[in-house]
Order: sequence, then structure tokens, then C-alpha cells
Amino acid sequence: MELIGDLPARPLDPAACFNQHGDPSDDGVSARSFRGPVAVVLPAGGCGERMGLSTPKQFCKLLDRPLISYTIHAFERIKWIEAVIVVVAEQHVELMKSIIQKYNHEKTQWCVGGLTRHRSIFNGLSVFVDDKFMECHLTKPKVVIIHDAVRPFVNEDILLKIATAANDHGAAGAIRPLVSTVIATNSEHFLDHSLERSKYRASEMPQAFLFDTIYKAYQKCTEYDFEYGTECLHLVLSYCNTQAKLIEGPPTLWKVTYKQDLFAAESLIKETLSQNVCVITDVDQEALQLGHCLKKMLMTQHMDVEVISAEYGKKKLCIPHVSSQESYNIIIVYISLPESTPFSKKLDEPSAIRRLAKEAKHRNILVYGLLVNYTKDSEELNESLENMCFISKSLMKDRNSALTGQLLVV
Ligand SMILES: Nc1ccn([C@@H]2O[C@H](COP(=O)(O)OP(=O)(O)OP(=O)(O)O)[C@@H](O)[C@H]2O)c(=O)n1
Ligand SMILES: O=C(CO)[C@H](O)[C@H](O)COP(=O)(O)O
Repeated sequence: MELIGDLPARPLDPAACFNQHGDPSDDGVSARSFRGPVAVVLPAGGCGERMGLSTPKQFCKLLDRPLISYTIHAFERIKWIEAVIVVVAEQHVELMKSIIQKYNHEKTQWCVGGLTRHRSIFNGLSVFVDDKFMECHLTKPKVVIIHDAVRPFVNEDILLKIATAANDHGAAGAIRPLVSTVIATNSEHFLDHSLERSKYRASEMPQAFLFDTIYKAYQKCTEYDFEYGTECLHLVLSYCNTQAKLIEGPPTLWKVTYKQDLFAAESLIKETLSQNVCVITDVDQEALQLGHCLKKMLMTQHMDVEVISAEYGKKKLCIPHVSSQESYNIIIVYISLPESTPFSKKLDEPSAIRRLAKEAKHRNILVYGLLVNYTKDSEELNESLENMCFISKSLMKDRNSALTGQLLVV
């Protein structure tokens, strides 16, 4: 059994630098001082015992897409991340390969994990330095981010802060305030003592390290650490005397652990996706005008909307490139229909929407058609617009996949 994925290995460019032009990130955090490639190890070799499902949680589908694909995408979309190594159990290698291929995860390769999380992470790190992975042509990164595959909502802001702090201090990790008090029980299951909550924090992910530091810590750690350890930051403190910088992260960093977390994760994904809308209209004046009116109305509902015009009838309807939005945008196609034009003439290819919907679904984009009867009567037109907005809003919110490719009459 080969240990590393057979997708084209992309060499890391040692000269490449993290945010190399010193551009400030969105919130103004500058990584000017940071130079060197950044890679990511995503441990995904667990079986999800606490979830209690036959499919490990990282492969459970949320809105038709495996959870792990969302996590990978969260890293791949960041320019300064050069490579992602996903660590999976041997029995899930084929599944992982198919996910990488289906969702076009170009920066991602896989390797086989171990029986515990620490063993899996160590295997993931070894890909960069062990001779047996030489054919991968991966250059050892200066900084490596470690992140649980089952924490899909990581954003660039926290990653930038953690990677920069790791570069400066050797190690860094995200923390959150405790939501419950931590208590110790005695052997008879009575309270022994409780900790003062305000002094403690929950250790979350992502964490980042100078590669040499974390690799050395794993080389030195004991069998007991490998078997029972839960904290990478603890390893670098114990074996490399490196004290991690701790940075408070957003509440969305939580780990999908129990069944209810899958529902919460799906709702969060839905909410995020439902905010990005692309409206495609026909090229004529009235259609574009309606598109812009719809945009205005949807924007008052806190949606991010882009309007694009395309010729419907000439097989030109295709997934547009929407530069201002994430790749998971949703498209509404609507048809403006002047009373005089017969439907069959105006939309001489009604199957175009269905074709587009099918193609778009592979990219997690849902396509709905709205058929609007265009009229010069401003009262009637307003009513149609309000209906369009109402229908669009609920289509976006529900992400009902049964209705994709359908033409709904407004
Ligand atoms: N042998 C293991 C065990 C865990 N993990 C990964 O480590 C992350 C965090 O671990 P956890 O939430 O505990 O996942 P599971 O071990 O799968 O869950 P459980 O403890 O409920 O069995 C997960 O992405 C999991 O896949 C891993 O790579 N290799
Ligand atoms: O929080 C963490 C690091 O500090 C890890 O995500 C946590 O230890 C993961 O695994 P487990 O649930 O198996 O302990």
C-alpha cells in the first residue's frame, strides 16, 4: 500500500513568502515580518466514536458535500497556504482520493494515519521530511499549521494571527473562554476540587509551529504521549521548552464531536452560503433593470448580490465567474417576459436552466429559475418584485436541492 496520494505533487517554493508583499489582511493584520512557506496538516484519521455513526464524522455529508471538503477548502482558498496534507485511516484512502478529485482540491495530498491523533499528526509531518515520501517533492515548510479536519469554520484572520505568532515564538494556539467550570472528582465520584474558571481557557485549533520544533517534539515524545496525549502545545513545551503564544479565536472554531454538532454545522454553512447570490438576467434592458431591483431588495436582507446578464437562448448560459464572492455562491436565473413575447420564443431552450443546475450542483452552487411576467404597470411590477424577493430569500435560506433547475413562476 502506498502511503502518499498519487495526485500531482506540487513543490513548495522556498522563496515564496507568506503574504509576501506585506499586504495587510482584511482586518489590517500585517504579516510583513513573516517569510517562508506555510503548510497544513489536517488529522482526519479518527473513527468518530462519540458521534456514534458508521461513517466517521469527517466524511459525513453536509448539504451534499463531505465535512472534510469544507475544511480543506477553508485552507486552499488562502493564497499563502502552499500545501495541505490530510491524514486518513488506511480504509478511507480511496474515499479521500475521490473527494480530492471530485472537489478539485489542488493543493491537497493525503497520507495514512495512526491509531491515535498524535500518531496521525506525526505521520502527516513526516511527509515533509521522511525519505520514503521523497516522490512527493514537498519542501519542508518553515511554519506548519495543525488543524482538526472536523473544525470546518476556520478563517484567514485567525490563521494569519496563529501562523505569525508561531513564526515569532515557535508555537501558537487558539483558545476560547470555558463555558463550564472544570471540576475534579475523587474515586468515590464526589467533588474533590474545582478550578477557578476565569484563570483557565479551552485549547482549540488551529495551532501552528516552527516545523523543526514540533517535529523534534514528536521525535522525543514517549509512547505514553502518543497513546494518551491530547495537546500538541504541551509536547513543544515539554520537549523543546517552547512556550506557545495563545490567541483568542472566534466561537466558530468548535470541534464537531457529537451528532448535534452536525446539525449546527449544517445550519452555519447554510447561513453563510445563503448570503451570497448571483442573479443572472437576460441581456435586454427590462431584464437587467429587474435584476438590479431584486439586488437592491435582497441587499436589504443582508445578502451579497451580484447581477450578471447572459443570453439565454443561445446555449450561452454557463456558471459565471463571480470575483467578489466565495466559490459557494448561489445563482438565481430569472426570466423577464414582456406580455407580447411568447414564452417558447423568449426561452427557446428551457432545458438550459436544468443543464446549468446539474453542472453547478457539482460545485455546490444551487440554481433556481424565476419566471416573471414583465409589465409596465408599476403597481403590478412592484408586486412581482416583492414576490421575487420573498421567493428568492426562502430559496436561499432553505437551499432546497429538490427545486434546483426548476423554473418558478412569480
Ligand atoms: N487516530 C486518529 C484519531 C483522531 N484523528 C483526528 O483528530 C481530530 C480530532 O479528534 P476527535 O474529535 O477526537 O476525532 P475522533 O477520534 O474521530 O472522535 P472520537 O474521539 O469521538 O472517536 C479528528 O479530525 C480526527 O479524525 C486522527 O487523525 N487519527
Ligand atoms: O483541543 C484540541 C487540542 O488542544 C484537540 O482538538 C483535541 O485534543 C482533539 O482531540 P480529542 O477530542 O481526541 O481530545
